[in-house]
Amino acid sequence: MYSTNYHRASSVDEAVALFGKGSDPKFLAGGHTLLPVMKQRLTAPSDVIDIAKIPGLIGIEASGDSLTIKAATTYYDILSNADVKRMIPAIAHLTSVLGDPAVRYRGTIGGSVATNDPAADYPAAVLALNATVKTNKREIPADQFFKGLFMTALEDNEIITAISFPVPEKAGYSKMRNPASRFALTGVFVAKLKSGEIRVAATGASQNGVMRVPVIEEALKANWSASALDGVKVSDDGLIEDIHGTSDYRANLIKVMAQRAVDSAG
Ligand SMILES: Cc1cc2nc3c(=O)[nH]c(=O)nc-3n(C[C@H](O)[C@H](O)[C@H](O)COP(=O)(O)OP(=O)(O)OC[C@H]3O[C@@H](n4cnc5c(N)ncnc54)[C@H](O)[C@@H]3O)c2cc1C
Repeated sequence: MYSTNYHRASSVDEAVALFGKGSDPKFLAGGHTLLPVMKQRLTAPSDVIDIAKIPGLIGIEASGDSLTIKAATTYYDILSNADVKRMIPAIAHLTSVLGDPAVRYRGTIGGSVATNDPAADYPAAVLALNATVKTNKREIPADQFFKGLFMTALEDNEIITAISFPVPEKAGYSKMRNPASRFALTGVFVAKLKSGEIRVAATGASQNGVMRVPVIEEALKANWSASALDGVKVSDDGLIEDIHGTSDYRANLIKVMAQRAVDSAG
């Protein structure tokens, strides 16, 4: 039997101070990963510090060529935001196919990115769009943030405060979802940045979590079209093999999802 102390923080500074006092503390946002994990007794924090209502962590700011989504903004609020739909419609679409209504009402972008579940949707958008993860300590480029299964560059007592996305020239997302959990069996986010760089990220496919797909990037660089990927073969090396699908199946899904994502991006 164990007990956990609950604290609600009203600012990032207060959250950091409360975290510093706990023996094995955890931040709590939407609770859609942390609470199931606690219920399964896979973690038993001494303290949970609720950051979901901190005003400075909620909201979406559009400025020039970037869209900044604060960390405790829920999926529902992202999905309902006119700037998101106008500036990066692929993020609105990604959010619309994430989980179910209960997950979308409570889950937050910061919680998703901090968790870095290997089948989560947002890490693919963050990596493909070359977004910047902002924390109470620093700014971390996407390429340096995701470190492997459920692993990120976040340090102890470091809170994601916002994710800043550059507005791309084109972007699209397509996923084959697990019909029970809605997590990605494989999801692919394709982006053509305003610099001309093509970046493609796949989730749900690799044993190491979200990954770039250079063979698809190269083909799209030569010709941004779904048909340019017809003859492309994605290697199944390092891809997940489980009861839901073989690694070979996932390699094919990466190509097919990338083709659908390019079609949706226009
Ligand atoms: C039934 C179900 C279906 C789901 N389907 C999908 C799906 O299709 N696609 C998908 O991507 N996800 C899916 N999820 C996961 C969901 O997106 C979670 O909401 C998300 O993984 C965690 O976000 P949260 O706000 O709930 O975080 P919490 O559960 O509150 O926290 C998760 C972890 O992140 C840490 N954390 C939270 N916020 C921050 C922050 N700002 N800074 C630093 N650390 C932080 C916490 O300390 C904790 O360790 C599903 C979940 C459920 C229960």
